[in-house]
Amino acid sequence: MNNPPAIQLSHISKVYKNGTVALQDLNLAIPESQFISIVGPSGCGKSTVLKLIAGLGRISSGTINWGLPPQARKLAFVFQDAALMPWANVKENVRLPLKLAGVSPQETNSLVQQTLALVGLEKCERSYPRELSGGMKMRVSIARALVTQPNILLMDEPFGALDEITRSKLNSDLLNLWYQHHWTVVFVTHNIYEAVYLSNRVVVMGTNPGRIIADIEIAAPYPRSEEFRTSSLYNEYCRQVSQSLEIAMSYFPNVAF
Ligand SMILES: Nc1ncnc2c1ncn2[C@@H]1O[C@H](COP(=O)(O)OP(=O)(O)OP(=O)(O)O)[C@@H](O)[C@H]1O
Repeated sequence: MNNPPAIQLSHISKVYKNGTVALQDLNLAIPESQFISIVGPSGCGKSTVLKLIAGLGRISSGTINWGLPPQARKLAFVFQDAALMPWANVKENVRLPLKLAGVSPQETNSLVQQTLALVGLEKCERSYPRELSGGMKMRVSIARALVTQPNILLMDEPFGALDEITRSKLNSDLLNLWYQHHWTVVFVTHNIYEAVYLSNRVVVMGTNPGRIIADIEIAAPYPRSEEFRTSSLYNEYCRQVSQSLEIAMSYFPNVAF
């Protein structure tokens, strides 16, 4: 994909106040409309990368350059924990970012309806979080991010707590949505199979300090069908990512993945 960079991280280092060097001299160019996944052992700095892109925390050194000017840049963040307001129904949960941004009630209503339909929750708008399955809660969380009409979506292990069947369904649905909207997506996961299925590129990070060990292009066409998941090409990419992860882990054999 030859799109211009949406996000360009150059020589990024991050040292936390307690002296932990989370990232060292990290360089990563993320083209517009690309779906990139970051995998790596626990503690290698994956979330730190996302947070720095989101502007949550100071960069110790290096720069982030953007393809779009600040007024055109719309970022949304999805976390592993759906973090819904338990006292509010689905519609109210999804509406929250628009309410906070002062969007008019009329515009809010139509955006919320459209977004709920996008994630397949139009029939659940009056349900409360306690009445929803884990997968449905995550759909609400994704809807709450999408309702702001972002062009950059940052996702930190969004499906990590879900069972395999739900995860696989959400993977397919997310991919279909991305294929229609072409957001730039930066997706953190521990799951190699998920990363290969979804991504244009899988970036493998190593730890102590966090840095990029491999950057693997997944040169398989979209839309990606279920058949792709059982193809030899898919298996070959999973093998490549797994091998790079083994290299990342071999530096520190006691680090968990
Ligand atoms: N606020 C903080 N203060 C100090 N150290 C931190 C802070 N946040 C993260 N770290 C440290 O920075 C390093 C990178 O953390 P980060 O959460 O980015 O890793 P990760 O790859 O996302 O981990 P995991 O896969 O377990 O979620 C770790 O050593 C972590 O302990």
